[in-house]
Amino acid sequence: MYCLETSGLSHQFPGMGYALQDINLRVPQGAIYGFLGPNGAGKTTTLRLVLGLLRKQQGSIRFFGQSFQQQRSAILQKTGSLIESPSIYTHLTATENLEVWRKIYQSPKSRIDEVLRLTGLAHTGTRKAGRFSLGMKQRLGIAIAMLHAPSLLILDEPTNGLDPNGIIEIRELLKKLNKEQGLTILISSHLLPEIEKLATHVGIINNGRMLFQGRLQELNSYQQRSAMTKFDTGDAQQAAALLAAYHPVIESGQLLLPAGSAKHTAQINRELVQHGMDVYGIHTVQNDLESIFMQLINP
Ligand SMILES: Nc1ncnc2c1ncn2[C@@H]1O[C@H](COP(=O)(O)OP(=O)(O)OP(=O)(O)O)[C@@H](O)[C@H]1O
Repeated sequence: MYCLETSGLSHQFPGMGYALQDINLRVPQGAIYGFLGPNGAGKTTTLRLVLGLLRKQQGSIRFFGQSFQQQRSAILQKTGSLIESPSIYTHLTATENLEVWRKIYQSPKSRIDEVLRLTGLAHTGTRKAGRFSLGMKQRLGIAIAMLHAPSLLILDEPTNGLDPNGIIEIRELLKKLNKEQGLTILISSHLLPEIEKLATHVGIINNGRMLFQGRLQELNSYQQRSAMTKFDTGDAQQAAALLAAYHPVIESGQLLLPAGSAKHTAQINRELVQHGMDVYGIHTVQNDLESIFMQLINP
């Protein structure tokens, strides 16, 4: 079962084209789902729609197998979210902030210490939230989102503006919540390296359309499939003509062929040498995930 599933979700803001078109989000239970896309791709709009913060126009939204439209309040009781900046009272401590929200959520008092511990804020004592670092404020936002013990957490770019240390802290926190608390996490980001280090599943969105969705390994195997072998020869044009059957490409004067087995590479090398060509080097050029991401969003 999917924790969150949308079908044909589309959205249009007044006076502009579709901000989202046919988004079929599938967030499996227990996953850390990285929702990845450049600025303006439609991540926040999608997350606001699924949480009912924007009025849905087209498509359907289901959480835990239930229709959001019909079971909204039961679903929101099981879902925590942090969209854009956390709502924090800067003149209150972490505990006092949590107390405000605890009353709204009607969570047990003991939950405050639990979420403070989980988010690494137990030591903040009488310090006012206004004096917290940005990373601590984000963690307090996550603590608030966790107060009612949700089973799904939806976070919109929680590491935006954080320094590398703050990014690592949030990443480690989310991994811990996923592993130890069994929390399913949907996190949006425009930074692939961040998602790569954290997510089990990835959805890539650009210009309001989903370009890829699947396990992180599938994206990795896509990466392996697109690997090339580069042959350094004296004459790339001549080598390309000779190896036409292998679908060569010439890039910046270099001969590239789709990567194959070691035997396959040896065979190509032999053919070049047998035809009197000098081979100075053979290298595998693996597209990193960054370039795959760029290829997907700029085909
Ligand atoms: N309230 C609004 N009114 C009109 N257009 C909007 C509104 N909110 C978002 N948009 C437009 O919808 C598109 C998607 O924006 P959205 O904020 O969802 O993208 P995003 O992927 O979250 O990007 P970012 O990381 O910059 O927030 C953009 O073209 C944006 O300008």
